[in-house]
Amino acid sequence: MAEVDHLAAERATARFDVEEMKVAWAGSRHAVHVADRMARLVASDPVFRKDNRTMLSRKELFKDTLRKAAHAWKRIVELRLTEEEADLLRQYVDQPGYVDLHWGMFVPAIKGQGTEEQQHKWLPLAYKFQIIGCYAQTELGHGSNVQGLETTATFDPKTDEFVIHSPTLTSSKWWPGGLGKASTHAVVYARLITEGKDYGIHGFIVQLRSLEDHSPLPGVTLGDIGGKFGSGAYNSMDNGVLRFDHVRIPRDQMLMRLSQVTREGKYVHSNVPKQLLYGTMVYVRQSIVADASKALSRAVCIAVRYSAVRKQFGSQDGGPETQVLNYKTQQSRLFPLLASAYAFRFVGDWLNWLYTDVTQKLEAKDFSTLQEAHACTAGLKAVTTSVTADAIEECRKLCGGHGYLNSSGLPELFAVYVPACTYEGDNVVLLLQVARILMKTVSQLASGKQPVGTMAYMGKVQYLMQCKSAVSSAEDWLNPDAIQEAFEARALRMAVNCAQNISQAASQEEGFYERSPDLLEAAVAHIQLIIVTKFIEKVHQEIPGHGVKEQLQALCNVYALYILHKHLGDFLATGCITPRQGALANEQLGKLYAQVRPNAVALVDAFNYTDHYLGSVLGRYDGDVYPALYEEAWKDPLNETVVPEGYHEYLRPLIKQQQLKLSRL
Ligand SMILES: CCCCCCCCCCCCCCCCCCCCCCC/C=C/C(=O)SCCNC(=O)CCNC(=O)[C@H](O)C(C)(C)COP(=O)(O)OP(=O)(O)OC[C@H]1O[C@@H](n2cnc3c(N)ncnc32)[C@H](O)[C@@H]1OP(=O)(O)O
Ligand SMILES: Cc1cc2nc3c(=O)[nH]c(=O)nc-3n(C[C@H](O)[C@H](O)[C@H](O)COP(=O)(O)OP(=O)(O)OC[C@H]3O[C@@H](n4cnc5c(N)ncnc54)[C@H](O)[C@@H]3O)c2cc1C
Repeated sequence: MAEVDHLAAERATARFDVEEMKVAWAGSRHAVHVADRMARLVASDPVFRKDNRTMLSRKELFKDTLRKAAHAWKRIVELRLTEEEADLLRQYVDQPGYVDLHWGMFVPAIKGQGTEEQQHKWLPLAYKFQIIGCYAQTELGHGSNVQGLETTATFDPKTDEFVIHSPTLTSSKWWPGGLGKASTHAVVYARLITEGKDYGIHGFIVQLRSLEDHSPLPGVTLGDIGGKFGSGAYNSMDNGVLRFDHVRIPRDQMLMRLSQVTREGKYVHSNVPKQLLYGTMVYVRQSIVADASKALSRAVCIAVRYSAVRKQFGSQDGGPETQVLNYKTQQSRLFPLLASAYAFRFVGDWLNWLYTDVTQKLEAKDFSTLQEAHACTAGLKAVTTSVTADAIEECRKLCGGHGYLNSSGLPELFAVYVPACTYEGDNVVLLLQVARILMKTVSQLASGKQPVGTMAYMGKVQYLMQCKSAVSSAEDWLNPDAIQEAFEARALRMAVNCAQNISQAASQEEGFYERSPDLLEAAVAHIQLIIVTKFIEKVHQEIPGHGVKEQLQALCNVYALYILHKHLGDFLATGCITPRQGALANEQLGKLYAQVRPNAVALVDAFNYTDHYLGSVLGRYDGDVYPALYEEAWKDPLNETVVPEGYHEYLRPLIKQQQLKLSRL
């Protein structure tokens, strides 16, 4: 803990119990305790140091990642950590690497798509790191369009093997994390061909490298795809390229839970939806929503603390200047992001519950909630990652010039985070999936089919298409029912408008194509409704701790009214509210910001992040920013010598030449 707390005065103004807010944020007292222990374990271990990361070369950074992963594994085994503890430790190490894909995609793919026999064979090897796996789906030519992948897996009945082959340049696997240098195995997605027929995309376990000396196996060409955006950041990951030249694998390395190929080469599809092949992506998408709240809360924590420390203008009679956090503009940019961090946290918890529920139903062969799981994971992944990426950049700007320094932590956080808008499904492609499901639901309304789950509100179509908001004062916007109704009416009317426009096109497909920009907006409106609804539901629960519920209530209102203000055009165009009601929402928003202001620093303290995890001189817990900034600058390799390298070659001759010219004048 800090010796001098420069933020003590801020902490003293909080009107709630921060320790209890930590519990609300983490989900339980147990979760706070475990996260705290793991964060401190990582922060106190010199191997996990990361303050020099942006100064390492790519090779050094990659080796550092291997070192950290090996050390983390050693500690996990020594301390006999549980899976929950091990995963938290992985998160606090905070360096993307092959282990993320090994645990996050390779293992889940085998669990979800492998038979019991296959799981028995492969999972123990993976659990003990006797093999390292990655998820090789995307190719040079196709990522979003999974059905367009070109790699082939042709069954050879003579030898009872599949022949894995990359027939074209564009069929080269391209992007899989951990593939470039670390993995020994991959789940490879390829077109299954047997008896001369193409049965589409299936998963296969393929060994890539020798378990003795790590050299590529015969017929396998592979490497890293090269440096990526930003310094440090995602460059710790070995995203790879992979080509197969008629590589043979035994038939039983096809993942056969969903469909099988018999010894004779007959293709048999189990009686399950073929979309279960996409199950690993659905799993990761829900975990990405939880990650969004983590990344966003980190950026917001840095920006709030620094804004409380930073002072500019406003000095009267030689007194102190104004903390930039007191500027209304700073508040109106920052507090919605603070509220969004909490909103994403709670919707992430709910999504995790939904995912678990759907998984249990699938085990019991109940596929009725598959579409709901797909729509919610795809849509929430898209909205939360897009908002978070933009928000991290906004937090950088909120920190002024110092936000641009690597030591602020924000440039690397942005660079490491921004690909989340693309990986695990490009956000636009995912939102169009949501839109497709919305259109299907609207078209079924006429037949009287009652929508369920997060679409249930559409069942109130008669009412929501004509209702008028009853809000007549700014305070009326504090009523959750008023907010809920406005968001439901906006989402439904946007979806119905799209459906009506599409129905006028020559075909459904053409209409969908022509109207896709509007459909994106309708999908976003639907997802924002889900986030608002889940926040309101959270606040309705019993929440212990002095003032905690009140703060969450205020943040919930900030989130909802900020979205309403930002998307006012939607609410007005669909006639859900009047311009006057829109102005009242904005008025209420200003009042809410004033309510949040004295609690702001304590609200980010509740995230319970160590200085190590934050990795920012601006976001330090003690607020002692300036000495830290000053000290950090001297650590730059450029400051290792007073006179820079290159002086004698380039600077001195230049200066001397000019001096000579001058002396001749
Ligand atoms: C430090 C060391 C410590 C050691 C630590 C030890 C830890 C121990 C424990 C740890 C445990 C946990 C660890 C977790 C870690 C997690 C970390 C993860 C890190 C993630 C990094 C990210 C890396 C990135 C990976 C990738 O990007 S993988 C590739 C992703 N690719 C995509 O997402 C492609 C996107 N495209 C698609 O999904 C599809 O092609 C499409 C959906 C766009 C279209 O598909 P298709 O053409 O087939 O379908 P249609 O549009 O025609 O639709 C047909 C119908 O199918 C429905 N549908 C579509 N998709 C789905 C679905 N997924 N589910 C259900 N239904 C689906 C449509 O709705 C259509 O339905 P209809 O016919 O009724 O209309
Ligand atoms: C850091 C990183 C890590 C990754 N890790 C892995 C991994 O481990 N394993 C793996 O298999 N893959 C991985 N990927 C690949 C990733 O999943 C794909 O890049 C992603 O799914 C997007 O596909 P794409 O690259 O084909 O984009 P494209 O689909 O080519 O997108 C290009 C543009 O076209 C637009 N577009 C595409 N289709 C449509 C449409 N139907 N309608 C409207 N617009 C459209 C998109 O919105 C986008 O603007 C990773 C990618 C990155 C960046």
